Amino acid sequence: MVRRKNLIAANWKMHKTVSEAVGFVRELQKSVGTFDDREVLIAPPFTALLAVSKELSREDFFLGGQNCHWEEKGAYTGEVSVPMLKDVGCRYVIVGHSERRHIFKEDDEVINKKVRAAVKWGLVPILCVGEMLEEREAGKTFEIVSDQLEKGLKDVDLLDGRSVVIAYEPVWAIGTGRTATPEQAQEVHSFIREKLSGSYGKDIAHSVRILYGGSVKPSNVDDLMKEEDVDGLLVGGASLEVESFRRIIEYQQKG
Ligand SMILES: O=C(CO)COP(=O)(O)O
Repeated sequence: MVRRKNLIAANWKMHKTVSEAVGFVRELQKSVGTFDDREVLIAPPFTALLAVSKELSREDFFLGGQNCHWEEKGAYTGEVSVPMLKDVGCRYVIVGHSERRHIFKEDDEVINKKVRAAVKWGLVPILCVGEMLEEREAGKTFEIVSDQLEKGLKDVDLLDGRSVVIAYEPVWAIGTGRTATPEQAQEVHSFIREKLSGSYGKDIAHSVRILYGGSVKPSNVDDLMKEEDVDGLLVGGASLEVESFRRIIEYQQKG
């Protein structure tokens, strides 16, 4: 069984120029303490990937793409492939973010192709799942999450549990300031782990990291990270300022 290392990820979405991104990473690497139980991921826009990659000097800091195409290359105007992301130094790629699902109409089939492409060419996909507010209110959270998980991971080899990361991002908590309570996050995270356990066995399920995303801030990070099955965070807005992201990375340890 592989011991899980927590992952604190910055999803910058469509923010930061190259110089802003480089300046941020330079300052962050200097100001954040080193912890042997956690890793940091920066997912800048494509335009800043190479520059950020060159700036990253710490062994506990990693680079990720925010999206990818499922083919290796070809006539796909505007798209970027997994091998291209690897080429600039990425280790991770975010797949199936709710903004991709809703604004860009990505369905589970496309998301699954991206997850499989990432694993095939050696990136770790961060598969995002999560229910909308109406679905939560209708008592359908588990059903939705279960369905997205099953379809997103179809025919994916989880190896020892380190080849994928799952991010639970309730849509109603993204960019709204309304965070899931630690109990709500834990309830869904443990459901996800149970489900993985049923499909892949206990050891693998125990090794998969399950991140929480949705209005994570310095003020709620410690309580979220105390939960048993919360193995890290996917942070949007609060990852755009060095000081708030530093505080989030330096969350208080469990126990
Ligand atoms: O979508 C998110 C991370 O992927 C969450 O965004 P916010 O942290 O801005 O709510």
